[in-house]
Amino acid sequence: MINKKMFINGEWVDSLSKEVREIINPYNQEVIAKVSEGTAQDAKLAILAARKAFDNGDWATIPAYERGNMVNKIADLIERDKAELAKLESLDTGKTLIESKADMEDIIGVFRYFAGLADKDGGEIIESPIPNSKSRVVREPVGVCGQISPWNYPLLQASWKIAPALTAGNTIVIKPSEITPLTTVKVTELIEEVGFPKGVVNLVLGPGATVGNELAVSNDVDLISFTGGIETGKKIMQAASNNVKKIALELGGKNPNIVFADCDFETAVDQALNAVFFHAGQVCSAGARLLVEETIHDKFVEAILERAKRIKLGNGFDEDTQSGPLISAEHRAKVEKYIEIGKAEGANLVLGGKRPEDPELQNGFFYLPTIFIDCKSDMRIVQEEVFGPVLTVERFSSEEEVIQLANDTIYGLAGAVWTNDSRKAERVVSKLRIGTVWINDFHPYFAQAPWGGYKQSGLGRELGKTGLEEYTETKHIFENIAPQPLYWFK
Ligand SMILES: NC(=O)c1ccc[n+]([C@@H]2O[C@H](COP(=O)([O-])OP(=O)(O)OC[C@H]3O[C@@H](n4cnc5c(N)ncnc54)[C@H](O)[C@@H]3O)[C@@H](O)[C@H]2O)c1
Ligand SMILES: C[N+](C)(C)CC=O
Repeated sequence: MINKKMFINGEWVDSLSKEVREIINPYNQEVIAKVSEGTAQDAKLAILAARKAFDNGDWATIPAYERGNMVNKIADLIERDKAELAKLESLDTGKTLIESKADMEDIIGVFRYFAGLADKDGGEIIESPIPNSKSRVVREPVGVCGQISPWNYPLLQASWKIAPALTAGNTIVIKPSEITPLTTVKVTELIEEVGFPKGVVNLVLGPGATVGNELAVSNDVDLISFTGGIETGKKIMQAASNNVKKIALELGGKNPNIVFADCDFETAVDQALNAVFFHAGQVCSAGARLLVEETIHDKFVEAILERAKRIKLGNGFDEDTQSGPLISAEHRAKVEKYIEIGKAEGANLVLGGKRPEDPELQNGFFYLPTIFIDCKSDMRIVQEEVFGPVLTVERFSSEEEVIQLANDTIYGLAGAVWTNDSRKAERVVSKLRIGTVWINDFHPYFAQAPWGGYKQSGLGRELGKTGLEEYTETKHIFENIAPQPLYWFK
């Protein structure tokens, strides 16, 4: 049995309450670990440690090049232990081992990318309009950063926060999802092995409403970075207003996948399946909303159905498994509620809509790939994020119509356009109010390009140069090189 604690001020500690939480494998509900269940009081201690470590300047003021080297060493250790990390991630989330292995490669890339940026911004000289003056702009770390991550890509989403925050010279308190903490704990062990100064990196475990809320509300936290659901994001915004801390929010999506009749049919079908059913649809950028041009609609739906019904659910550690379970009983109940909503709204259920009957899957939180056709834009099943293996299909007849439909949700995270007409693609892409748009592809993301949402999908960006800038304050330094009295007040 794995037993893990929290990391506060350079020490591994139990929760002040001494409570522990059992971590469950969603494939079979077996207990895989016991971890400390933190409290708001534990979060306060972690914030205090991060505050002291920031204010004493040991980390923020070392040469940026050396900070980059330390962040790069985290990547080296993840590389060394990536097999163990991938296994932990699959045990914790139920995702296939091949997915977890790919996540680990992405995570290594994220640490290396930000490490490489550490010493690349030397500030900017401004051409001052005032005679006899010098003007320059420098970027400085924000301070203490609270970081809250979700359960669907536990370490990947944490790495998007930890790597830029440390590179920029901040101190951090990270809180993973209470149901999937294991890889974040393991990477904190690796960070300890690298040898960061005491208090620079702190890990707290436990529920969002107490531990997470403390990070959002605390006067000693300068920035809160959150990835998770929209309703939690709103609570965090409110809590953060307490001391007007900086906020970065990566929230949900209801992402349109737009298929024009002149697409490469076979590729578009194949990727439409991947867009929505990958990781059982538990992906913020899942292509859960398929918009197909009228003239190919029936043929396209038939091809999708034919393949979706053959998706092999199972243990993420089995090589022939294509999709694992949902994360929890609560989450499956939420997905099931949406199926009932869709049926009641008149969407036409043509696949799935129930749990699998396979006896081998009865201990896990499995749900069958599900497809609704004849959907209308104003249905809740089309508008709201289900976060499960559920596809809605709508028809369209013109560019104008599909642009209007695709923009017609509160979200704006990601989406795709499938066509062999590049001018058409550009016209449509330019009108989509979406943070990441793929042309003839679905899902790629990498450390070099910013990630984030328009509208209610979030605030700010992670990854790319912008993802580092989010963790900096901008300071303008003006120097008068020939100071004279003004005699304004004689
Ligand atoms: N935009 C992105 O890049 C991105 C990436 C991954 C997941 N997501 C979104 O995350 C959601 C799924 O994740 P989830 O179910 O873990 O989300 P969630 O909002 O329930 O929880 C996310 C984190 O917030 C914490 N939390 C909960 N209540 C809190 C509170 N009141 N104050 C502070 N922290 C609190 C949780 O403990 C967890 O660590 C989906 O909506 C998905 O789209 C977005
Ligand atoms: C951002 N991404 C796609 C890695 C995970 C979203 O849930």
